[in-house]
Amino acid sequence: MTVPTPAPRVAIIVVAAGSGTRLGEPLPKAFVELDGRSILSRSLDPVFGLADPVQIVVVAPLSHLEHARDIVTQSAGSASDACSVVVGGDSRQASVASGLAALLPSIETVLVHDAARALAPGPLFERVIAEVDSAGRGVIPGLAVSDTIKRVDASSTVLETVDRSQLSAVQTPQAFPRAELVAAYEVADREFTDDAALIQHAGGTVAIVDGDPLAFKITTPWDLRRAQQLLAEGSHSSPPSASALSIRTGVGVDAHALDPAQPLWLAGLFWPDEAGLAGHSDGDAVAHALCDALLSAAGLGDIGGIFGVDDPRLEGAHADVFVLETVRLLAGAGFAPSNVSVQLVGNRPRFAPRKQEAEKHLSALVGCPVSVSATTTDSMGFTGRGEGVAAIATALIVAAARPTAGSGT
Ligand SMILES: Nc1ccn([C@@H]2O[C@H](COP(=O)(O)OP(=O)(O)OP(=O)(O)O)[C@@H](O)[C@H]2O)c(=O)n1
Ligand SMILES: C[C@](O)(CO)[C@H](O)COP(=O)(O)O
Repeated sequence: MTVPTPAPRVAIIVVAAGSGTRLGEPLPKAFVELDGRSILSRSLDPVFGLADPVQIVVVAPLSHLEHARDIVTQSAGSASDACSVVVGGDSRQASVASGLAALLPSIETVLVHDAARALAPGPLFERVIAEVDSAGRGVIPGLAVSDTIKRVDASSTVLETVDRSQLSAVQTPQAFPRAELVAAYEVADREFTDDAALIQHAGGTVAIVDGDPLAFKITTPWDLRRAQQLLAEGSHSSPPSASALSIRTGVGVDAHALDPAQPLWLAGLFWPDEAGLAGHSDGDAVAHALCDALLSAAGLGDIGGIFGVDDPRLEGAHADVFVLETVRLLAGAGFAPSNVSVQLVGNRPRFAPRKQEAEKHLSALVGCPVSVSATTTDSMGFTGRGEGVAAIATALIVAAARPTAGSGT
């Protein structure tokens, strides 16, 4: 039984087609080396590190299209995210438009990010994605302005001091509902320096969320030195969040009523001389809770939704079938189980004598340590009255490792 990986609903357009005139290097800015790797390669680290599947569109100069493809391939590693490289235009705006034309039909939210902001950290991407979803309008990261800002005329005469409490220095990634961004690009009749300005020009509104000092744009040689210094110090990465590390937890609960007419299968083991459990499959509450915990950790739903509750092919099916398919689905979604813990709640069977056997069996199936414990409810409730058993499971899963892009890209 196969369940397709869901199509991504978020796309990230990484614009890298600029020439980098202000940096003054002999090659386009995105391909300039930054501590052993290209600026483009570094800018893709947080993008490929996101927990949820995303479409990634890199916009590159025609002259460096193949080079950009090599970098993207190396950064993607075994990741299943949809990636493409398209040719940019003469302006940043034209390059973003080129990226927009490559979006998959499933995309609802679009992030536009400057490759030149090569040290922008993963949590910043997660923040704008979360905010655009809840706000239902564009969100852009911004930082308070710390300098005093003067308005000047053409002869450099100061006209006034601008109220800096009303100012924000904005960064990327900037995130927008797809339809709104596409519509804004369709009506844009002049060049703007960022995507939020196009939205406003089209009559939309945009909100600011907290930016990150690390998302500064490498524009001048001084910026490049600052980025190199931060990488050398190892201080460019903020403390990783659980999602940046791509660690997820899940919980699963299952219960089955006693059916003395059935054989008992529990924790993947056959229990002779014990009353069995009712259910469409073999009623193995321990294994079913385990599957639910793994599926919920990966955001893949639950055992009922995936396998159905009345599929004739699964009538009396052994728990191993569900466990193995669950692990396969997780792998397809880019996750590997790290550990699972299950607690059986019920009077019978006496679990302790076969605890190790059950743990060995389930650990081998899942491919990680699975611990199983058992408890009673002191005669209370349906489990206490011996009417059935329940099981509660928690699972920890991690995103499958992606190789780090090597040097020279
Ligand atoms: N025709 C362009 C111009 C810019 N960009 C991208 O837009 C981002 C922000 O632009 P900026 O830093 O100003 O880059 P450049 O235009 O390359 O720099 P400069 O103005 O110094 O030439 C960069 O990631 C750049 O690669 C782009 O994709 N296509
Ligand atoms: C989009 C942007 O990075 C937001 O700060 C910026 O406007 C683009 O860079 P440029 O130097 O203004 O072209």
